Amino acid sequence: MPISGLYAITPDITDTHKLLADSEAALAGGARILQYRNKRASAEQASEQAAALMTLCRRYAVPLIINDDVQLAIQLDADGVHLGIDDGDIAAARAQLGSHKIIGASCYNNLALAQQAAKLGADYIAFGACFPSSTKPDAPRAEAALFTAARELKLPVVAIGGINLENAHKIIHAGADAIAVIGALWNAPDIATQARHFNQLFS
Ligand SMILES: Cc1ncc(COP(=O)(O)OP(=O)(O)O)c(N)n1
Ligand SMILES: Cc1ncsc1CCOP(=O)(O)O
Ligand SMILES: [Mg+2]
Repeated sequence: MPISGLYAITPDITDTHKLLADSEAALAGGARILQYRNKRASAEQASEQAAALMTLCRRYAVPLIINDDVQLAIQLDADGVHLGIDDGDIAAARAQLGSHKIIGASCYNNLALAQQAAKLGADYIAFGACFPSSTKPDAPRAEAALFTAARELKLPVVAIGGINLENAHKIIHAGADAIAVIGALWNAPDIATQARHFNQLFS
């Protein structure tokens, strides 16, 4: 199952050199999945940054997931896409991407949404924010018990939102297969070491 361990999500970086250097550090530290998420990039910059990350991820044999944008994922032959409730239909994305690509679905704090996403063919579901997130302060809060309840879906479950080295164990213990991290990974003084520490929580 490719969706487990540390799921690194890129921050809104304009400097592509820094994005690549920091992403390489995260991959060298053992991040198991990388998501390209840049809410501030133009379409042109997003295409250029995601293409560069594709080359990097191929070198590390790590899947690259594109946030929000099915067309960009198709254009790059990326490994998959992550869709929130306003990012388009899961079934339509599946029809466009084919059966071999990964589709992740945000389910916030809502088990019914996760059941529906599973029926529509999502490959993993994500709940969060698990803890207060400075990246997305208005994200709804998901309780740890949701991760235990979601085991019934028999799909990998990703936790997101405010996760750091101190609180991650609570959510992993509750049943999360992977933890998606932005701030506590990319703001660390040594990203590779930080990634290693996150991954060690799963062993
Ligand atoms: C792994 C993962 N989980 C949740 C999200 C959030 O998606 P969404 O709700 O669409 O919000 P934005 O990321 O688009 O702001 C995610 N990107 N990845
Ligand atoms: C995209 C997203 N969705 C819910 S919380 C969040 C932000 C996660 O970033 P951080 O790990 O910095 O809290
Ligand atoms: Mg989205």
